[in-house]
Amino acid sequence: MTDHAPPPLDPARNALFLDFDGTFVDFAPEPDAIVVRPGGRELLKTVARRLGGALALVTGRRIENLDGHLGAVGLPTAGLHGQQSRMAAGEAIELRPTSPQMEEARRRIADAIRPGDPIAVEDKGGALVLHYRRAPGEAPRARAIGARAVAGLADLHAQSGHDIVEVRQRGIGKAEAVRRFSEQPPFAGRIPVFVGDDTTDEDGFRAAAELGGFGVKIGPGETAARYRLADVSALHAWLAASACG
Ligand SMILES: O=P(O)(O)OC[C@H]1O[C@H](O[C@H]2O[C@H](CO)[C@@H](O)[C@H](O)[C@H]2O)[C@H](O)[C@@H](O)[C@@H]1O
Repeated sequence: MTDHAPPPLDPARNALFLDFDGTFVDFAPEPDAIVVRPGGRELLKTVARRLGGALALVTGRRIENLDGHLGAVGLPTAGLHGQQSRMAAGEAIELRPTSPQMEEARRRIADAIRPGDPIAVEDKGGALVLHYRRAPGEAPRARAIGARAVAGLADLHAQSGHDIVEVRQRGIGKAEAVRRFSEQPPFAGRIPVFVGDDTTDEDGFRAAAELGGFGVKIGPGETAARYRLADVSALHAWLAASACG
């Protein structure tokens, strides 16, 4: 891994896998308070066209939630870190089944976090997120609650991210999402580039490298990505350069 900026995308050869929060949009105090930058939706559509359609969003959000923020962009998307997927706007969303153990984790979290708690709970159905962006001092408690929520539940694990602890299902991740898309047109035969900022994106970086491509990490921190961009603004500038080149 270096701190070098990535080369511009090669429209004839690359496929792009793009994370959302902290990568394409800046963080906000709450999940639905994020703002898509002016021109952001058009930029996505332009880059997707340049790549012959080989641009997928790979996010921890539900696809329905992402659609609410991106409107009619309608790109191929993996949601819930790969538990959901869809190739194009309007197509049915495929959902891999959620372990029944998620219900027990939900009960444990509800026992630990009561209304008014500084830690907020985001229930995404297939995953549960403990948010402490508004109360950074609660990070250790959020990690402890996450660990207790999955204790003894073999199908689940708790993973820390940017001001969150997420209770997720094992065997589902961004690497699988990259591999699945890469088997199908228009992604098949293209060199994958995965761009992301958080712990769950590390799987995506590794999968892209295994398939002959590379990762681009947004922001600081140890990473398996080969390249780095400083922040969301730098990502938008790189996408714009790739779209025009
Ligand atoms: O895979 P991503 O698209 O990066 O999604 C990861 C998580 O993103 C969201 O949380 C993050 O963004 C919030 C809004 O800016 C912020 O408040 C939070 O601190 C961040 O961690 C989303 O709410 C989660 O469900 C996603 O898993």
